[in-house]
Amino acid sequence: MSTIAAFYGGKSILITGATGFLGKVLMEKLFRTSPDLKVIYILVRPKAGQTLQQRVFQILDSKLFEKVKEVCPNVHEKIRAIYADLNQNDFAISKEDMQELLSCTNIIFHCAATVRFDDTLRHAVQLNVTATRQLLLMASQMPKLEAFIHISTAYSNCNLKHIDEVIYPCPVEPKKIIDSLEWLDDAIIDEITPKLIRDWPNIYTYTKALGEMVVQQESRNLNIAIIRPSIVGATWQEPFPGWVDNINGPNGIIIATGKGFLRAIKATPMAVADVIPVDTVVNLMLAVGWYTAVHRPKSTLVYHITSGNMNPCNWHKMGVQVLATFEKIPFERPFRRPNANFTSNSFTSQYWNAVSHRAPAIIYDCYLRLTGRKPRMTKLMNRLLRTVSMLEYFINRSWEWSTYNTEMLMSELSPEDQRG
Ligand SMILES: CCCCCCCCCCCCCCCCCCCC(=O)SCCNC(=O)CCNC(=O)[C@H](O)C(C)(C)COP(=O)(O)OP(=O)(O)OC[C@H]1O[C@@H](n2cnc3c(N)ncnc32)[C@H](O)[C@@H]1OP(=O)(O)O
Ligand SMILES: NC(=O)C1=CN([C@@H]2O[C@H](COP(=O)(O)OP(=O)(O)OC[C@H]3O[C@@H](n4cnc5c(N)ncnc54)[C@H](OP(=O)(O)O)[C@@H]3O)[C@@H](O)[C@H]2O)C=CC1
Repeated sequence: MSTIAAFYGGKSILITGATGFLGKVLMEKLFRTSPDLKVIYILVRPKAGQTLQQRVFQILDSKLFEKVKEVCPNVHEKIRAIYADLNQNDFAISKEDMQELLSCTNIIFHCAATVRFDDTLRHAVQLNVTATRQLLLMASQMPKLEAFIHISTAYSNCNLKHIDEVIYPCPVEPKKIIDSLEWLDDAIIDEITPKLIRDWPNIYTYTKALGEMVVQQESRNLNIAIIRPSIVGATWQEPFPGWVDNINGPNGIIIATGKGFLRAIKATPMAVADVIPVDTVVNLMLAVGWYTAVHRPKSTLVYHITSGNMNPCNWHKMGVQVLATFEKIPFERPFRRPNANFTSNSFTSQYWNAVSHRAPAIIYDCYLRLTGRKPRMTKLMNRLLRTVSMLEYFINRSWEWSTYNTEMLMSELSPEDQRG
């Protein structure tokens, strides 16, 4: 067993966001490589009519956890779903559950967040800032806590071209924003948001930056690390290649391309496509948890997990690969044959949006009406184009992220752990 896997043996681990994309892969890796861990506490809320238990069973019964069942047959006994809603200031956790969390937790992985680019400032601050603050307060009351690992994003300071592994100050103190949101009404918040977020492209990246400042300000005597992944894509190797369960980031765009909905996207073809496989991110998270607990660095270290300076790719190459893949393995019943291009300027992009996206959608909806069916293509196309417009900021720029801390950590690992 590797040093890192052995470290998690017997540990009580708290994961927030365990029902999310990153959280599921983290849980799977822990159960598969450290089956003798004591317990994984997950903060879960009921969703889409499912109870906590139903959500947990659905996750454990999924293809992602097939290997876990072989090496950890009693996985159901080692996972403890605790009702929590991070929208509530005290997470609405029961007294008994809170007592157990405070007295038993050894490691915290804080993955929960709202990752929506179009969330309201109030909701994003509640989840990405206030909830982080609340969790840090809980952590400061955990006598057995060895490490608190906060998951941020490599884009939390995307208003800078070169980003170091440091926590950058935000223009406004998080506490001031939290206090203001308590009495400002939504209309005023909507009005001041563009001025507040300044040169951040959206509320998501802005509130992730605020969350990092809160980690720095409220770290007390905690042993904390921050991890900043870039664009997290499907699994590369573990537990099997190509697993993804959402339409965020590139996933939705790739699907839309494969279905023939998307024919043109405004991007800078040679800009760095900094996509990192989710299993690679999770490997670093576990390594950081181990290093932080065992070596106890004197300050909060920030780790970038990005591909740009280790294995650079660009959007042109990614586009070629995506189209080649759909040539080999096409979707069933695509809307059109996949054939997409990057456009470089706004006028061309608007032209192709009209000619290749909106017009065909309108024609197809007329056909649906004529054949007695409900029109749906125009609505879908509008949603897709809105999504693309929100992602354009990130595919028309490149960033440089220093990775000194991540490289330092890699050098501390055994050869087995370096292989992940
Ligand atoms: C020329 C060849 C091209 C080939 C392709 C090349 C690749 C191009 C790649 C593009 C690059 C993208 C760069 C991303 C950069 C991200 C940088 C930051 C990274 C991070 O730190 S976090 C990343 C995660 N966040 C995001 O990606 C954005 C999150 N998404 C959003 O904010 C919203 O989706 C968005 C964009 C505002 C659109 O919202 P909306 O229109 O409301 O759509 P919904 O998201 O609500 O969903 C629509 C529809 O889909 C269903 N849905 C939503 N989520 C899921 C899911 N996880 N699984 C399955 N289904 C989902 C949802 O229920 C909706 O259906 P309804 O029936 O309910 O309407
Ligand atoms: N995906 C990416 O490309 C990247 C992600 N990250 C960061 O990684 C982390 C995880 O992201 P990802 O897994 O993609 O996000 P997901 O949206 O897949 O998961 C978000 C998680 O947070 C939970 N959550 C949200 N709101 C609440 C709430 N009110 N109460 C309790 N739980 C809640 C969700 O629970 P529920 O299932 O109930 O909604 C879910 O488990 C985030 O911090 C994100 O910023 C960083 C860089 C890139």
